[in-house]
This record gives sequence, C-alpha cells and structure tokens, in this order.
Amino acid sequence: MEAKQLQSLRAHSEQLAGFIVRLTSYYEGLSAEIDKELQSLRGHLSGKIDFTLATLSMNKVSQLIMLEPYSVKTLTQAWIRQLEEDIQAFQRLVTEPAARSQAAKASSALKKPINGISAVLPLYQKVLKCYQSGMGNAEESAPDNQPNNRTVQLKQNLIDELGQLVQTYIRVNPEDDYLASLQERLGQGLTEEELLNSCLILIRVMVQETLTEANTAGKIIQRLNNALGNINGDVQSSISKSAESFEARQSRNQELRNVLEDMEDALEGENNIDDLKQQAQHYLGQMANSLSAGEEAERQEQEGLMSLLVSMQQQLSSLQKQTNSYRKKLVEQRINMYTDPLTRVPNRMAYNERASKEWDRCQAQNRPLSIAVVDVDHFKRINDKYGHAAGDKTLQAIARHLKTNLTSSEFMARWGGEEFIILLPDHASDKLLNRLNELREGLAKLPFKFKQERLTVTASIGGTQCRTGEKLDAAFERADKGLYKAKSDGRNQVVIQDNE
Ligand SMILES: Nc1nc2c(ncn2[C@@H]2O[C@H](COP(=O)(O)OP(=O)(O)OP(=O)(O)O)[C@@H](O)[C@H]2O)c(=O)[nH]1
Repeated sequence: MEAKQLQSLRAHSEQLAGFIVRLTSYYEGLSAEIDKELQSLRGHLSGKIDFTLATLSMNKVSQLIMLEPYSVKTLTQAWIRQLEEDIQAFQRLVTEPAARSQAAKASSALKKPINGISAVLPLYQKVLKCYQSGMGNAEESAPDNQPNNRTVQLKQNLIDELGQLVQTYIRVNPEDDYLASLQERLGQGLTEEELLNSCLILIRVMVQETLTEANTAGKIIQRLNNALGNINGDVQSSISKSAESFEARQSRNQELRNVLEDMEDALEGENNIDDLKQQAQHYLGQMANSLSAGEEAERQEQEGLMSLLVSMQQQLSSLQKQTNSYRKKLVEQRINMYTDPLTRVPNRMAYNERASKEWDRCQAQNRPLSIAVVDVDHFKRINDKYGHAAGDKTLQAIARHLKTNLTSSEFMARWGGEEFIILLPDHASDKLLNRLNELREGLAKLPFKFKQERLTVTASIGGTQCRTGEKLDAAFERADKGLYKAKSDGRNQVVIQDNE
C-alpha cells in the first residue's frame, strides 16, 4: 500500500473512531452494563486506537443492546403516554378555562408524531408551565406580589362555593344572624384571611347542624320507642285483665250451676207447695244476685277496656303524627340534598345518581345516551357589570328555561358555577346536534334587562354520545372538550365531540 493511501486510511479510521466515541456518549444511560462496555469501547478507540479490542467490545455492546427491552423510541412513547395521562388528570382537576385550554393544547401536541427524543423536552416544559399556571404557582413570579388572574379566579370560585353553602344553611336557619352577615360580606368580597375564617366557621356550623340533626333523630326515635313501650304495656295489661275476667266469669257460672244443683236437690224431696215456692224464691234470689254481680263485673270490664282502647288510640295517633312529621323532614332533607339552592334544579350529586342509573338502563336496553355540558358565555362580564345578584338571577332564569324546555326523558342539573349538564337518552349524534341547538337558540332569546339595559345571554354547548362499555366520566370529558372547542371557535354554538 502506498504511503498516501495508508495516510488516508488512517485518517478515515480516526474519523470513524471519533464518530463511534461521540455516538456512544449519546446512548449512555440505557443500562449500567451497556454503559460499562461503552466506556471500554471508548477507551479502545481513543488515544492509541486498538481495533482488535474495539471489535470485541463492539460485539459485546451489540449483544447487550439486542437484549435490552427499551429503545429510545419505546422510552419516548412511554413518556408521552405518561404525559398524556398527567395532562388528562390535570384537566379534570382544574376548572379554569385558560389553564384547561393550555392543557388541551399540550394534549393535542402530544397527538402529533414525535420525531425524536429532544422533541419531548419542550413538551415537558409546556406541561410544567401549564401545571404552574393551573395550580397558581405562577403567583410567586407575579410582580410586586400582586395576585395573578389564576389566584383571583380560585378565590372567586371559593367565594361562589361558599355562597352556595351559606344559602343552603340560611334556608335551614333563617334566624341565624351570622350566616346572614356572612352572605352579605361574601357579596362584597373578602380578604384571604376572612375567606379562610369564613370557611372554618361554616364547617363548624355544618358539624353542629349534623350533630343537632343526629340528636333530633335520636330523640324522635326515643319518643317512638317510649310510645311503643306504653302501647305494649297497655296491650299486656288488657290481656291479663281479660284472663282475670274470664276466670271471674267462669267462677260466676260455676256459682250459678251450684245454685241450680242445690235448687234441684231441695225441690226434689219437697211436696208442700208453699215450701216449694219459698225454696224456689230463695234460690232464684241467689241466682239474680249472682247474675247482677256478673253484669256489674262485665260493665266494669267493658269500661276498663274502652278507656284502654281510647288511650291506645291516642298514643297511636300521636305516634303517627310524629312519624309523619319526621318522614316529611326526611323527604325535605333528601330534596335539599339533591337540589341546587340558587337555581332549585338538581345538583351535581343528583346528576351523578341519575346518570349512573340512566347509563345502566341504556346499556341493558342497548339504547343511546348522550351528555351535554352547557356553559354561559362571558358570564363574568354580567357579574362585573351588573353585580353578583344580577348574575344569580341570570343563572336562575337559564336553569328555569332549560328545565321547562326539556322532555320528560331528559334530565338537567347545575354542574357548578355557570355550567349545567344535560342527559339526553335516545338521541343519535345528528339528532343530538339539532336538539342542543334548539336549547341554545331558546336560551339566546331569553329577555334579560339589567339597569334598564336589554341583554342577550348566550351559551356554548359541548355534547357527545356515550359509547358501549366506556365509563361515564370518559363521555363527560369528551363533552367537555366539545364545550371548549365551542368556546374557542367563538361561543354561542354547539360542538358534538364524537371522533376521539
Ligand atoms: N353571580 C354568580 N356568579 C357565579 C356563580 N358561580 C360562579 N360565578 C361566576 O361565574 C364566572 C365565570 O367566569 P369564567 O369562568 O371566567 O367564564 P365566563 O366569564 O363565562 O367566560 P367563558 O366561559 O369563557 O365564556 C366567575 O366570575 C364566577 O365568579 C354564582 O353562583 N353566582
């Protein structure tokens, strides 16, 4: 080989060795065994290159790589799967639209093909940012310690939730001054400390209420028990009295029988008519006495029995009154438990119960079931411009409108805030779109007037049909995605989300 050729071969070998060395450091970290072998491979290829040892080392590395279950591709896929799960969990946790739409964007970015390991890192950064804005960590970086939008939003949500709770308790305790003043202060806004204190006080009220309720229930049961015990005592005494009077009647009958026998014996040997008459009168007198004593005993017995019956009847009717009022109270409590205090439509708990029943029924009968999430557009502006009370009235009118315009098989509930949820059995996707548009258009026609200003209130709706075998939560999330699409596409529209 010529010197020139030899020189070029050496230069190529060195280039190749350098490349392999760089490549090995890139793949470092797959497993400890591979790392060790890569290190010795790098040793053979750096400095004075030893291709014989390097070839042995390369064979070893390649065997180890073949045994390794993880490739960069599978690792990347696993990370993306994990990321996707995290984002979905995050979306479920956070209700704030900005954070949710950020999460939705990150989630859809994951759906696009990922071209390399480095492409995952910016996604992680996006998701982290999303978490920070969602969980309010961004607050720390807010200038001059000013609360950021997210914090303000969280606080407002808390005030709204608290407002709803207070409203529930005011209905139960209309005389409670503290609750009334708390409701007033909630309307005016609270500092963080006041808010925290109010939450604590309300928790105390709830605990107290529960204890009182348990106490009342205990007292009522005790009273019922006492009344039943009295009735049982009366019944027992009436049974023993009956037994006593049965014995007394038997002994009176025996007495009569004895008198008759005596009379028979006395009359048998008697021939004188006057004596006979006298004897008969004597015995008849005895019998008459015995009979009137019996009558008197029976009269007393009847009287005793009657007063016993009257007292039992009184006790039974008071018992009935107590159970009726208790039953009414229980029914009222049950209704309150399932009713949203502001709008008087079913609440989230009622929805959960109804939804799972509807879902079981529809699956058993192989019939479709759809879910729709309705969210009032720019509702915050109504609160900000016309006040919280106007916002409340708007929600009440919207709830009333939805409720009265549903068919008997459809069901609606207030999900929370300015969001409502509707269950619609028997609607295929195309019909669902028409049906929801009907409701949306009806809402937009509601005549609102605040501060002499006529106002049109619209809502965005996301809907979907539940799929056989899926969990209702999954269908809800799909409908929710439809809602966010409807919002981001311009609001006042319905989006049926069936293609995921
Ligand atoms: N008056 C009143 N306001 C409520 C109630 N519950 C929630 N809110 C308010 O509803 C507002 C919801 O605002 P956002 O979530 O920003 O939504 P939005 O203004 O409707 O905007 P988009 O949904 O994006 O169209 C917040 O200001 C809450 O304070 C309530 O029971 N009564």
